[in-house]
Amino acid sequence: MTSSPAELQNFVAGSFVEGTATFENTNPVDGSLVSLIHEADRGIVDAAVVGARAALNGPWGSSTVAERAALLRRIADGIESRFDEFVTAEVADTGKPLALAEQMDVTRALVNFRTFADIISTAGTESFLTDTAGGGTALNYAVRKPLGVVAIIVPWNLPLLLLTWKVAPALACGNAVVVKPSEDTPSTATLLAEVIRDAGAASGVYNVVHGFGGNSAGQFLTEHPGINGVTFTGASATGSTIMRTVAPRLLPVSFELGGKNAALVFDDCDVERAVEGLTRSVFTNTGQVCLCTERVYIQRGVYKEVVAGLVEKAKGLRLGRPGAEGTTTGPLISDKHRVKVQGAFATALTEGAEVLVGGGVPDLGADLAGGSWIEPTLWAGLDNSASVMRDEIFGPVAGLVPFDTEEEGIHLANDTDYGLAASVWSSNIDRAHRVARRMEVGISWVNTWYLRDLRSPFGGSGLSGIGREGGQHSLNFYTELTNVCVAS
Ligand SMILES: O=C(O)C(=O)/C=C/C=C/O
Repeated sequence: MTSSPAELQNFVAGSFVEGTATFENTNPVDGSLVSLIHEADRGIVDAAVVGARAALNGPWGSSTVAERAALLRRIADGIESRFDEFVTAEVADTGKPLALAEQMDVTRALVNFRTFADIISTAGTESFLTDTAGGGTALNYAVRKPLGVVAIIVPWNLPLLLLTWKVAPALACGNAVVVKPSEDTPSTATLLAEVIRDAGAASGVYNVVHGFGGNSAGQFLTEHPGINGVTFTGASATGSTIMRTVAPRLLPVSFELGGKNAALVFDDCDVERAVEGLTRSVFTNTGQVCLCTERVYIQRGVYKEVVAGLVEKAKGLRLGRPGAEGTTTGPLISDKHRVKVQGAFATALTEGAEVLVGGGVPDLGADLAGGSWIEPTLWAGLDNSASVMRDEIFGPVAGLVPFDTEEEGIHLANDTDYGLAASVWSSNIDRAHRVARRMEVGISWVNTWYLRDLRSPFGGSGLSGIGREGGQHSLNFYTELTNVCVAS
């Protein structure tokens, strides 16, 4: 007798509510059923937005900075006290290695809330004394007010990390939020509702509506006249759709979208350090991080050595169950996504790719045959004219390309419609600064990858998005500023 699968409901104005239909949430490790998810229809989305507005019109709307910072700290403590539950939920939805979920996803959720509790507690704004005619002065000072009801739409690759990266500053600034998690990863956003409720947040401060994009909760939420802004992380095309939807209302949007991130490896780099860092940047989370590297440009003097090192590292990755000993790499998020990645694998061959490692679906035995597994893959023989070197694949794959001069390398790296992240590998500090600054991206790493200071600006340009979040940049998005001018 198999137990009936868990059911995850929407969280609206402080209560869990059933949906009008349910959809299946499956585990991409083996295709097993994780839970049934209650889909929010337009009415439930409306109730969530109305509930959020009611919170703003209640005590939450007049909460103090200290009260909000204390709430964020209680939420962080709540996540910490249920740490293993969050890890288990995230791993069930994504299939990612246990260690990754522990060290990256859930740990960053704690850090996100604690960081923005600190930031909001010490945030100030600007003021100016203005000399006026007749010898008077005027005082100008800015005050921050919450944006209002913020729609938060987050993807399936780093579900809790990205959700809390937005919820923490939004609540810190006194907003109320309606969250639409990915249909592929609904669990941790739902668990977070319990933690936020138990931390004492007023009903309606945090709401969760489950569903899909078009003609489902995502569309109903962005169309809703009661929202005051949208923050979204995900595919660039979806960002365009959201922008068109909210354009008539001129809503502020903060978009962290796709990428086709490059790495530039110079002759004077520390090869061992570069190979280790590039392995992480290409294969972390099975390449399903918007910041992952899919284009590696290597100066000719170290090309053979770096390629050999990366191929060896790729062959050393261990695909397997999240908790299995030695697992380094999980599956892709779904069969649907795997079909897309396999399509890129096939296209690459028609564009002249030489497969150095991988290129197919691994045989991991019968019990994993139902999973969305793909081989970590490296290509040579491509140039920037290849579509697989221009379009985001979002899988464990990169093209390795030699270059000769610094200028050529910079040109190759910047030859893209995206602009999210880059990494520069060189032991020459002058070259490192010079080249890193010329990367046309939102974040440019030198001799490292995905090292994050949450006070720094984070986001991308071009097809990679609009705006920056992080530190004061988050406060700037999640608040409206009023400048008060007082004449003496
Ligand atoms: O590290 C972060 O704050 C962040 O936003 C990462 C985004 C990754 C997207 O795939």
